Amino acid sequence: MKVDGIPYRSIFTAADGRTVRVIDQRRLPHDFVVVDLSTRDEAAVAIRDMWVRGAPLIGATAAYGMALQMRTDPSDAGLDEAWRVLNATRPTAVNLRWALDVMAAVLRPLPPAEREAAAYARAAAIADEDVAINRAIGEAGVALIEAVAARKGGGPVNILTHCNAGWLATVDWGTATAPIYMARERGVDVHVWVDETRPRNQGASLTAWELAGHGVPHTLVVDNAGGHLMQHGKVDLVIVGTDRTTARGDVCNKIGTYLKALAAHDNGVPFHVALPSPTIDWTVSDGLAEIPIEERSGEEVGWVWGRTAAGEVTRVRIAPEASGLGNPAFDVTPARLVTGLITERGLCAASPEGLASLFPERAGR
Ligand SMILES: CSC[C@H]1O[C@H](OP(=O)(O)O)[C@H](O)[C@@H]1O
Repeated sequence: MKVDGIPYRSIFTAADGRTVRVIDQRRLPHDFVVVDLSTRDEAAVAIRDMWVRGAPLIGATAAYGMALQMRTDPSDAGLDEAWRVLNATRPTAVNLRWALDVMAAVLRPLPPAEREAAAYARAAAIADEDVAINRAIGEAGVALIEAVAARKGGGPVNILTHCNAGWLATVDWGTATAPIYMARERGVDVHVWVDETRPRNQGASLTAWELAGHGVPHTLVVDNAGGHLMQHGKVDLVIVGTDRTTARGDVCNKIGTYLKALAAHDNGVPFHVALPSPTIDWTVSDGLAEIPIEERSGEEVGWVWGRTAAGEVTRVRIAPEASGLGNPAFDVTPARLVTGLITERGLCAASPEGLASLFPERAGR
């Protein structure tokens, strides 16, 4: 996407073709800062500490982290160590393991001397594939938005989204935002309700920033407003992303997504999940029982970051020192609450049959 008119991806290589460059998303929306990752461990820290975040971008960063490893130690031991270190950064987004497995499958059969070049080539391909997948998700999902616009016969299509499943969560386009960007580019009147998404406020600091930069009308709301908006007919569609979706269509996504799905179900609002196929975990079925939910530091709950009136970006404590702080980072929305999945191969039901209809080569393996 463009930032001040300049095209960007969220991750790319520098002119040397080896240094990896990422947008430090902790600094947004106040400062746009691109940082260099020069080692495997720097890539690992960037994922763990959420300089980069979002399932597809986590996968792409891990792939480049493996390539950075191959620069310094392309041995089998080095490959195994990189897989272990990078896979340990965050537990929930399945794209991380998927990308590392893709890289290992390419690299392991090669002699060490050939691994660096092959690693960068495959990491670049993962990034390019992500962009193509998300563009296709946009093309599949925009039809949903256009259908609502036609039915309404006027006024904006009001879409609620949670967290950031935008171009910053992927290499480009985003998943949940791809249909929105495409609708905007096709002249469809859209408006987005942006959940701030506590505790790290990916909605307030990332989605709102993205949409503003792309000229998409939007309104930032607190996480707890979504149900009220739906009760009053102010939401036509909910579109969210996912970090891991099971073979039967259970959707793991940022904490609070399940509550939006409940409100949508109660109010008859379609609840759609933008789902790139690398985010499908074909090895699990019961999301509640089988998906590991990341528990992040309570510091993220007890403190908030912002910019003071004097312009200083700092954090302030919002909870008593004596309070316990809990921070589960994701929840699981059962397939029964999901109206449909938007994939790069089209729309399908959140069911084994739905996924098998689009991905017959994967289902049931
Ligand atoms: C397109 S995946 C985006 C997904 O990732 C976010 O989690 P995090 O910011 O902690 O990496 C959130 O669940 C988004 O829906």
